[in-house]
Amino acid sequence: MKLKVALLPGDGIGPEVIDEAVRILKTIGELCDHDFEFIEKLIGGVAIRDCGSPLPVETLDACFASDAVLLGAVGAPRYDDLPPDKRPEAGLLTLRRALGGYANLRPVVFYDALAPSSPLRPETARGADILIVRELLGGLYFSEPRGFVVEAGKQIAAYNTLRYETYEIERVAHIAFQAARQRRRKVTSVDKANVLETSQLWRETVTRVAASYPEVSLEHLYVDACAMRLVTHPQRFDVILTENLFGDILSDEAAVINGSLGTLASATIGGAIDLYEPVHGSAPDIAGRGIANPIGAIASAALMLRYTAHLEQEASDIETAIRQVLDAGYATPDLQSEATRCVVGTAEMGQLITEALAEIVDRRRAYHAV
Ligand SMILES: NC(=O)C1=CN([C@@H]2O[C@H](COP(=O)(O)OP(=O)(O)OC[C@H]3O[C@@H](n4cnc5c(N)ncnc54)[C@H](O)[C@@H]3O)[C@@H](O)[C@H]2O)C=CC1
Ligand SMILES: CC(C)CC(=O)C(=O)O
Ligand SMILES: [Mg+2]
Repeated sequence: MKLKVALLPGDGIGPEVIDEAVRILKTIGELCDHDFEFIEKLIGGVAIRDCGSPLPVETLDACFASDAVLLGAVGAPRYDDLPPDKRPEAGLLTLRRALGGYANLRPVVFYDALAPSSPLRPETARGADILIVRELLGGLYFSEPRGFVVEAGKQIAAYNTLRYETYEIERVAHIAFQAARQRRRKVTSVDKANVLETSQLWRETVTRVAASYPEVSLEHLYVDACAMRLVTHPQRFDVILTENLFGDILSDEAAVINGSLGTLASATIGGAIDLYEPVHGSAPDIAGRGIANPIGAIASAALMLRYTAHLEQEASDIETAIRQVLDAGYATPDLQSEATRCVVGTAEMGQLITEALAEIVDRRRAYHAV
């Protein structure tokens, strides 16, 4: 299999975790005879610094010339005072819109080895296996008009628009129901239909789409109640379908099931080019120290093999390797608990997962050879 990947490491811990994802991809490429080609480009704060734009044209061109994009994170405190459309985050939002992927899949799977790292009781967290399907191109992050109201040179107000077109809800709902069909056949659609017109449209539209999937059960939940149940009863969820802002917030909250945002991966599908990125941001508080957890980025690379390259065996081998390394008691500092046998840094964690992966692949080869 030949796969051309545009790498956009970005800011803060982005480059640190992407290095480890690339290490895994190169290893699986060599082990399984796949031809993975990488082209690295700038995005975010580093792109503002070097090119004056958070998303240079050259970066976008490289993405469109690739089969998939693997992104680290964007954002840095020195750019926090820039207007929203000039910030590093604007580069990511523009990229998402340009690539066209509207369904952001964020799997949240509990790792048994992380029970002591989770603030949740083990009996609450154990067995949690959720797929958050977040609408990624609409809602508050993209709707117009937006802006500041300035009077006499002074900002006196600011506004954003929350708008959803029916087709935007329909297409992401289909992705959620199709995913649920392959899982435990339950969709929880999350909205705020007791207050917002957009949520009323969301609810009506999702209910209509659900009629095409009679084998999947549908429930509706208000976002505030969902936020609470996500940490009191995470096992009750299968697929959570929700709009852009709610999905952004709920997925960070779901990270506490495993104890760290560093473990969560994402895949954005439905557009011209698929985009893969860990759920976390650039984590300026730990950047440059070699301690960031690379599991979210490595698991994002696994999702890329699953969804874009259709290499299911390779994707699940990477996921098994992650689980084995955690089971063996290794943890980056964010996951450290009394059960940790050895605290490791970013590169060491990447190396351990790579070694576990090589063993898994070798073992299967030996099994099939006899
Ligand atoms: N997709 C993206 O590029 C995103 C970018 N951001 C940007 O990142 C910057 C920092 O935002 P924050 O709110 O601090 O969110 P963040 O996700 O960067 O960090 C939140 C907390 O989680 C920890 N954390 C995150 N990833 C980790 C990892 N891999 N290993 C260990 N610990 C990890 C951080 O140290 C921090 O304490 C901002 O500029 C923000 O706009 C935030 C979220 C997503
Ligand atoms: C533009 C990003 C900073 C939004 C975000 O937090 C995310 O997509 O998870
Ligand atoms: Mg977020």
